[in-house]
Amino acid sequence: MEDVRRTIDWVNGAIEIIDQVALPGEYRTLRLTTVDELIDAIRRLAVRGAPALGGAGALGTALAAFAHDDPAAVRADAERLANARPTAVNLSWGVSRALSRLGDGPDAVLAEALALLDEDERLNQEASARAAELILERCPRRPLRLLTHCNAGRLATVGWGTALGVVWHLHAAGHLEHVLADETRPLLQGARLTAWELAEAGVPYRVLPDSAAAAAMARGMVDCVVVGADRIAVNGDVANKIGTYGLALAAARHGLPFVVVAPSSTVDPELESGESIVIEERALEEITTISGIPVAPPGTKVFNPAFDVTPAELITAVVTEKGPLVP
Ligand SMILES: CSC[C@@H](O)[C@@H](O)C(=O)COP(=O)(O)O
Repeated sequence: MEDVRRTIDWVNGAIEIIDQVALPGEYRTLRLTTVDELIDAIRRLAVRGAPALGGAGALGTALAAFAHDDPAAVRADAERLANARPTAVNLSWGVSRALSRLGDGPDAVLAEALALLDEDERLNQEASARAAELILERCPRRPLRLLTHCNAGRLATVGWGTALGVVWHLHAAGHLEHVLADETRPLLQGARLTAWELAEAGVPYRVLPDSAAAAAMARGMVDCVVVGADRIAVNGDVANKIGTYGLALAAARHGLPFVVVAPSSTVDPELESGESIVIEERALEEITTISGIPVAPPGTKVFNPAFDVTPAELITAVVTEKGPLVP
């Protein structure tokens, strides 16, 4: 790897992130010194992925705690931060966890945020090791061919990754043939970020258009689908990047295991089913233009949800650091 630093961290009194908008063209970090800068970075997806957003929520709350003497002002900043994007539960979870130490002063808020960052890496390693074990049990073929969607790698977490964490474990054990990475329209987290991570790690991969995933399964090119999650309901329904539901339908049609890997902070204990998950809708320009060039007539209306919900019945297992929940 070119650099083993965390996706998001606290460096000399400010937040540093790997700028995910610049990848794969340029590897650079951004230094964020205010909650407004952090909210902007979250909305532009310069920092993204549910577990990384948990880190952002916690560190952003620490920034607010150092910026204001008045606890009400810290809480107001924390609320704006928690609402910067609606779907990944980790963001508001990270904010609440750091805010729970506000009474003990800004240093305590920061200490809680830093503990959350350490835990994130460790729990992702554990969850993905458990998922790798389950996949080895369920899939007889060796070496394995995995298909993944969006980016659930180290860039989507503080460190290590969830679905790509499984890839790191299987690759290290010599059980992996290659990864098929959906490009993940419209913002190409698969082509830009997953492919970049796989290339850095020396894992063989191919990128395919999302629309080719079902055809790859039909041709016998896939042993298992493995993805991350943005919010998991108590009944096992999973919100993840748009296109995940279609992949699960195709996997079911072809009798392939469909495995979701996430730290338990992605489970929303207050959510009985996926029906009430708020799905972020994003700007129409993400669909009507490519790199600023129009690809649809002026005035075109769009449907651009960033996530969908996969019902539990289509999921083989949701695996957290605590083990698989088989719905
Ligand atoms: C380990 S990350 C899992 C999910 O957060 C990931 O698959 C995803 O959907 C991210 O969406 P994004 O819009 O890029 O933040």
